[in-house]
Amino acid sequence: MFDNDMDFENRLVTPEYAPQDSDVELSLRPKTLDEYIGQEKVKENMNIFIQAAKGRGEALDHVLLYGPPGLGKTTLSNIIANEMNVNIRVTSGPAIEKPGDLAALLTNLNQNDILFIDEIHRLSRAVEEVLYPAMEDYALDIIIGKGPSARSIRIDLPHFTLIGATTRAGQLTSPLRDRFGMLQRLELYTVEELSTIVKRSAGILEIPCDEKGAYELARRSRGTPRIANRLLKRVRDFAQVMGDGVITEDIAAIALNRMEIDALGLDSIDRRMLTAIIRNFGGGPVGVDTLAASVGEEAITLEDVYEPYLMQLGFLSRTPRGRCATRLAYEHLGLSVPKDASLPKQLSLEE
Ligand SMILES: Nc1ncnc2c1ncn2[C@@H]1O[C@H](COP(=O)(O)OP(=O)(O)OP(=O)(O)O)[C@@H](O)[C@H]1O
Ligand SMILES: [Mg+2]
Repeated sequence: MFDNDMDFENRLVTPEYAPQDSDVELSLRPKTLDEYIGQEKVKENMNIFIQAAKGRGEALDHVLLYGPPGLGKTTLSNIIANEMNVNIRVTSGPAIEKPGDLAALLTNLNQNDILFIDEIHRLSRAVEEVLYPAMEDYALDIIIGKGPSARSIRIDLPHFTLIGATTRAGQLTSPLRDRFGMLQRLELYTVEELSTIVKRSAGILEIPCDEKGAYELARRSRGTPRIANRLLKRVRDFAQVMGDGVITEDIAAIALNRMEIDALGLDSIDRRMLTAIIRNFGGGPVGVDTLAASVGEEAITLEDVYEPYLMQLGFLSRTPRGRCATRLAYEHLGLSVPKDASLPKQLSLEE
């Protein structure tokens, strides 16, 4: 049922295993750095750190991986564990409710093991404080007793590696961020990289897919491998029913149009968002909360999920006064461009 013992362990320690992490999903996960496509800079750095730590027989320094959802943070963490030849325990910020939960996880690690905390920006303050000495000195400070007789004892921990993953590095407190030795930002993938990922996944799932079909899927996957894999599975159904089972450029285009995913991968929410900026707010600037209310999504979802890709396309700019639709967005939506529409430059505002 499980590929190997490690997957089995992951499941045991992860109460609500994310629905996308089905067995199929696990089979698509690359297991080594070589198989991990794209993210060349991150890969190069990680490779050096891994070789160095292994050479010294030490635990890898703590790593923070950040970037939009679905870019392979979980996958990369498993690869790091695999390349380091150590066990990985998987958990998430909201799952660690009390300091005691974290203490239990930490005391059960072996030397050089990895603790992976997804959504690490959602750790509670009390839990975070236990993490500081654990990361810095490999120690737990535990208070025993109450009132005047209370005393603190220190428990030594094995040297371990914390890998934190987050979509919002900006929301991490600085004491926590500063305790990571490496901060690695994952970027949206290029169409070429996604196309390679689609072909790799198609091979594993035994879905016939030609070169142009893979490219068409890649082009509409918003720079995100998780989306590419999901679209591949949906388009397979269309290829089976409407064609001879092979995913070609035509089949991919027809299927994705039916799913309301346009030629650049924008879906109905992206279009609603851009149209709202243009129609309701004169092209912007409009604050993200106002915009979120007008499209019926949460501001945090717009920021994490929708905006990175729209900004990469140059359709949206973030200015100190709010979001603006650029000239390219008007053109893509087939709307006439006002004379003062902002140019597609990214006045991105660091949050
Ligand atoms: N570099 C890559 N090469 C090949 N496939 C990849 C790569 N990165 C991710 N994938 C595929 O995309 C899927 C999603 O990746 P993963 O679950 O690691 O994303 P994530 O960044 O952890 O997302 P989230 O932030 O939402 O947890 C994986 O199942 C894997 O098949
Ligand atoms: Mg993940």
